[in-house]
Amino acid sequence: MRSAHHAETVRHAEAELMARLPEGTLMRRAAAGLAAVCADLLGRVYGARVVLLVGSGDNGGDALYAGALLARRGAGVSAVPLAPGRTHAGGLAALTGAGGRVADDPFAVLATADLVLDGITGIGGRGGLRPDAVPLARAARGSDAVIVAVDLPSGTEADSGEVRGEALRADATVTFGTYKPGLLIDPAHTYAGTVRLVDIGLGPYLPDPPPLEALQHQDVARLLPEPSGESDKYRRGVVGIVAGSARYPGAAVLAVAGALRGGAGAVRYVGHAADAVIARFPEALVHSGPPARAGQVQAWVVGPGLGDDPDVVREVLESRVPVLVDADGLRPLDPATVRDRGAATLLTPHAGEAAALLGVSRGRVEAARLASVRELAARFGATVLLKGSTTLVASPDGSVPVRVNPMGTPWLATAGSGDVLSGLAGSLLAAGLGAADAGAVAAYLHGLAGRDAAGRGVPVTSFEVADAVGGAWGRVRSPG
Ligand SMILES: NC(=O)C1=CN([C@@H]2O[C@H](COP(=O)(O)OP(=O)(O)OC[C@H]3O[C@@H](n4cnc5c(N)ncnc54)[C@H](O)[C@@H]3O)[C@@H](O)[C@H]2O)[C@@H](O)CC1
Ligand SMILES: [K+]
Repeated sequence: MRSAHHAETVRHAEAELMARLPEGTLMRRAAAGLAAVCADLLGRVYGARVVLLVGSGDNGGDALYAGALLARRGAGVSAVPLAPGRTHAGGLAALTGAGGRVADDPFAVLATADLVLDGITGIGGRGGLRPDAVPLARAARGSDAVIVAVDLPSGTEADSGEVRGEALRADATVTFGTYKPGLLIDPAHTYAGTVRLVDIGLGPYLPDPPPLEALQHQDVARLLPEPSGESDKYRRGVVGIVAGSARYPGAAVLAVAGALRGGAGAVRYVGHAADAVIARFPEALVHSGPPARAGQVQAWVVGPGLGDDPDVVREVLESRVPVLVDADGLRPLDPATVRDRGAATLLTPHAGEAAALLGVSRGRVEAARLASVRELAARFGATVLLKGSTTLVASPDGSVPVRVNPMGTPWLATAGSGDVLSGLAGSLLAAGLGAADAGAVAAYLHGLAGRDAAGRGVPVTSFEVADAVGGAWGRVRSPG
């Protein structure tokens, strides 16, 4: 599991740890980890040209101490102070003592740099890059240098992943003590490049559970449902899919495709696209409805390609089993109806649908994904999976960590991909997973399947993604 903590929490933890250590220990630990990653990226440190962009805080201090370590190993290190007079004094002395220097012409050293360290701002940064930093960030980007952000890319918001102005685009980020939420959530996530965590001993001082976490292979493997020796198909769970319409039969077929790969014992389809479903999946049980007469299920999925049918959504929500609501099903949704349900509800909007539910613009949701998903979960008293390149899953209880899916891929931005996801997550609900687990595991397998299906670098169809779910499941269970 990868955990992320907010800046204020990190500051408290650092203060507690610092009180037990000689002065400067933490910064030296951070700088040593940072220098090691830089050395790794450079391959050969001796003779390498390194430029440090140095802001006025401790983030700049980290860059200067790391620069000093690289200078001791023979790198040519130049510092570019953005706030001369307010530069970290100890760090600057360490750099010059090790043979580094302050650049006379920042743009000249940036043009020929092999590696640029972004130490402009870390968790103390507010807003985007200031005007004086923008041309320097652009010059760094325009050079052939590898850009390494210290703690987080300057200009991105540590706590929310928002980018409120210009920010520095890094190839790699070296973060300290714990991940910051912004490193895992778009849009900031895309500015961070590859993220490496340096342990500075903060672990015992950080709260558990964290506010945000990202499942890894082994976490997902532990959550996957496993049929036992005595399982029959009904004990393994039956998932009911209410989807598709005369106009959109394909959504029904794709949702059933996802459901069949999600570990439920059987898939019951209810709706107007039964012929299309049976033609593709003879193993599906079909019924023309209404849902209450279709037979027992352990979870329902309602919405993909459904068209305008508020009555059927209401009927499904009246059931006593977990319900996943997606796509068209989200349109007629009333918070009170969802809040009053006796069983779990999982809502799976994309940014546009989330915006409509919240009454804000789509751009607002995309810019502030974490706040949006938390707000929806609180308002509806439901688990909410906000789709996108960094899918988030929030629980109605705000003290439960929000899950961020690290397995997204842009290839999944294809028609019908969400239908497969809803079937898959619904199937996991029917197999007995809690709503947050079902959502996070489904997003993970779906992302991995999307990556596998696009493995040859070609566009993928949603059917190919569904077909690849089995392989992803197997790989998560037995990696290697
Ligand atoms: N506290 C500690 O013991 C440790 C802190 N560490 C580092 O310290 C960082 C936090 O240091 P600080 O609290 O000094 O904060 P920062 O270095 O992140 O930034 C604070 C400074 O930047 C200025 N600033 C704010 N927004 C700005 C903007 N948009 N453009 C330009 N300047 C801006 C502020 O006026 C302030 O002077 C962490 O991110 C991490 O890199 C690490 O060394 C690990 C140990
Ligand atoms: K930084």
